[in-house]
Amino acid sequence: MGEVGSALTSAKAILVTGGAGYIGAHVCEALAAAGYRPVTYDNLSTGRRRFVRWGPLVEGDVWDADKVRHTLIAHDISAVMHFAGSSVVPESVRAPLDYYRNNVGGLFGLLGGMREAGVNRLVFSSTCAVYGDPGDDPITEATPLAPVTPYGRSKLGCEQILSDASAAHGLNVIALRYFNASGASASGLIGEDRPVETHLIPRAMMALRGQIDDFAVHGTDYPTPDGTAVRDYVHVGDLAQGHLAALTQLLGDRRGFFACNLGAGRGHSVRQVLEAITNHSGLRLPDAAGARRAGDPPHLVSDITLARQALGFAPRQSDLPSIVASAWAWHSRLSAVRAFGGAARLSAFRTSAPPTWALPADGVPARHPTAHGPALQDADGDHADGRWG
Ligand SMILES: NC(=O)c1ccc[n+]([C@@H]2O[C@H](COP(=O)([O-])OP(=O)(O)OC[C@H]3O[C@@H](n4cnc5c(N)ncnc54)[C@H](O)[C@@H]3O)[C@@H](O)[C@H]2O)c1
Ligand SMILES: O=c1ccn([C@@H]2O[C@H](COP(=O)(O)OP(=O)(O)O[C@H]3O[C@H](CO)[C@H](O)[C@H](O)[C@H]3O)[C@@H](O)[C@H]2O)c(=O)[nH]1
Repeated sequence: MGEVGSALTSAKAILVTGGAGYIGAHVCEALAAAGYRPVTYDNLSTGRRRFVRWGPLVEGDVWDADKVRHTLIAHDISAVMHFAGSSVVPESVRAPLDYYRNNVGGLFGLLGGMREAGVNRLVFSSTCAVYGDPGDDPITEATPLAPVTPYGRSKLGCEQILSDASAAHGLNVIALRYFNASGASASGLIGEDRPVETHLIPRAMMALRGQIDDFAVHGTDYPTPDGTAVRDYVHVGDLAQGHLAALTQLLGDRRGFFACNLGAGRGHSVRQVLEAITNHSGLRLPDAAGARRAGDPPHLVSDITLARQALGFAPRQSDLPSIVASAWAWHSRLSAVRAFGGAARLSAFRTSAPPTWALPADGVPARHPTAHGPALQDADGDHADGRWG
């Protein structure tokens, strides 16, 4: 972190929409470790201000094309990683228009700003939900795209828009279809901490700590070996490395639209996850069988052959014990911090230095060369050759 000040002027800047969220923040941490300068663009609807630690935060909506354009130019951005969006499957069933608006409408705003600013490289957060409920595992990229929820359909719509924009306008895109992101950073600084938590692992850990009292296993009558739904849990740190590999390709010679799975390549049932949590913590949840949740397929497990071949993707931390151990460590810190009287005290558990940069109100670093005027070209021609057709 001591290097951050000097890196401000030399490192390639990457716009991370949704960088205050769970996956986006982990990718920002990995970007900084790899020598990039992550610039978070986030409306903080589900993200956390304190998760933005490895570069500046610009508060804004991705629908706001003018603000996106201004941010891209002001920060001399080389590529965009687009995490911002709404991603809770059952919520999308209840409020589909909100999901189309934020995910598809948000993408239009982002693309409008990128086109105006001449930035043409994008890593897109897609999802295994684009495959719907295919029945057979493992899921390859040749599995038919047949989403069964508004969330999945909104993400597939985004992929199709990006593919068309790539063919017509020279936009270069890698869409990464994640399976179930899980676990937390070894730094102890970031992990799952949404205002309303719906995901299995954090909810089970919150229930064990007495922080929620409505935990249930959603469905025990699925056609799976133990009757509970099977998912492919992939460590968020492995996902972050997959994003770095995708970015490297886009900054190199990767052109056009490319989509691939990112998962662990193996599945675990809800009961197996709960058992792993018990093995790690020594604590067991009371049996709480509940009804199926709207929109949940019985089993989703990835084939990651294409990601291995195309991106060199190699999950290293995505075994269930490692995922559970890192998530448990994170929730232990979070609980202790809250017991001490406020999440702001998370810095007490910091394992590395706080951010060394400071920004004026508009989020533009004053000493940045492009801070006070448009810069559609730079020394290495990033924006010059980034112009859309
Ligand atoms: N968590 C998973 O298992 C998973 C799986 C597959 C795909 N994804 C996708 O990955 C991305 C990130 O997921 P996450 O789990 O980190 O979610 P998250 O809710 O933790 O993060 C999303 C971030 O985007 C921000 N945001 C939302 N709408 C915005 C808008 N209109 N403008 C600006 N910022 C906005 C939020 O404030 C938040 O910081 C999402 O696009 C999601 O669909 C997640
Ligand atoms: O309290 C809970 C929470 C979840 N579950 C079950 O645990 C499994 C995993 O659920 P999560 O909510 O953790 O994850 P999802 O599989 O629903 O969602 C993940 O995959 C989706 C695609 O299918 C989206 O991409 C989404 O963003 C991503 O988190 C599901 O069978 C769910 O019903 C429970 O039994 N109890």
